[in-house]
Amino acid sequence: MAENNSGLARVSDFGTLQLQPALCRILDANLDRAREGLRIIEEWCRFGLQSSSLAHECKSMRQELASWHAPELRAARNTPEDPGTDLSHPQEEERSGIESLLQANCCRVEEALRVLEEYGKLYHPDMGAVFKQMRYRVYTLESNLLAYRRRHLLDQSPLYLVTSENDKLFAVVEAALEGGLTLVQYRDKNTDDGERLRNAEQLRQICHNYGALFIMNDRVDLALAADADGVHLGQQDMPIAFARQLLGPQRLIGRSTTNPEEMQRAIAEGADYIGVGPVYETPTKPGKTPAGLAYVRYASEHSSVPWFAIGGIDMHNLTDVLDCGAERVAVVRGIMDVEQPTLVTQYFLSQMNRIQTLKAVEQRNVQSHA
Ligand SMILES: Cc1ncc(COP(=O)(O)OP(=O)(O)O)c(N)n1
Ligand SMILES: Cc1nc(C(=O)O)sc1CCOP(=O)(O)O
Ligand SMILES: [Mg+2]
Repeated sequence: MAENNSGLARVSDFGTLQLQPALCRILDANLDRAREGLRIIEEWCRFGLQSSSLAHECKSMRQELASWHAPELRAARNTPEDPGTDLSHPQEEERSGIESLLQANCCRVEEALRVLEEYGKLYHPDMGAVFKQMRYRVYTLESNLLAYRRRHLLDQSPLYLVTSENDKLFAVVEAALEGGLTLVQYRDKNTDDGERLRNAEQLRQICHNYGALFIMNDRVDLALAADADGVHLGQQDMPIAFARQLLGPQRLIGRSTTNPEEMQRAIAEGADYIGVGPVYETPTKPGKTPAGLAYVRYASEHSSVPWFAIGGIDMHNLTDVLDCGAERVAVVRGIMDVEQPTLVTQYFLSQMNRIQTLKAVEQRNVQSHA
């Protein structure tokens, strides 16, 4: 605090301008606004994402803001006569999920910093540059936050729904999200691009309303156009390096693999997750030779990125796949073609959770007897 305040100069020192109460109020209000917004973001970084580096970055900016909050600025506050205290936008009253809450607060901090940058120039010779630099730090924080959140959510998703062409596409996806699903891929091979993009945008919105990730199958261009969280690429699709150039570091890239060599290559190329399959023969991918449970076992011992067993998995064979070490599965018919997608999703998730808990207990017992 002393460091910045020691350099404080009266506006009148620089020329004819007076240190007006209005200027002090603007600075006071925006220092508060920026700190409050950062605090809201920090809480999520700390308790939601459990990222000490992101939480630390928020805290460091809050402390820097506090050091500029001189007593004379606080003294200028006049809340009862401020006509802006009961102005609120309807969007402030409703947030569709964490995503929009974080985005709104990043925006709020960036706006406040921009105000501090402009009006601060009338108050202190360093203030403009300091808050400009801080605004860029917030832009970086915002994109790191999004990237971190996507990878965190991916990591926390045991079940992946890959859609099929279905008259009730939106209703089925929403029903599965109701059941706790957090990861959806839009897979559609026959619809024209315009309709596919409209479907993708609607699915992305539905997924984000539930705090779930939305991935586009095959097409990097449509993933970008629909603002998807990522893309899923098969061995015949675009190379990962090109997709990364187009999508940037924040979006997720998944890759299908059928054998150890494809797995190692996908990981080396920077895939965020991989598909492991087909585990069983499946009419959804006719003619594709199953890789079988042996490849699931291989993945459980060798994959350093999240991986999803896929192909012919349903409620009846789920435990066989989990017993071979799978912690995540992807399904098409297993959810798209059932009568009660919500219940089936809940069943998948509870079975996976139950088996993971059993495995953890077993591991703890082995460790305590070693
Ligand atoms: C999670 C997941 N794994 C594998 C695939 C298959 O992708 P690909 O080999 O490109 O085949 P298509 O799905 O495009 O027919 C997937 N989509 N998702
Ligand atoms: C889309 C897809 N990819 C596979 C792979 O092995 O890469 S298997 C598959 C289809 C999975 O469908 P279902 O759950 O209906 O069997
Ligand atoms: Mg593909």
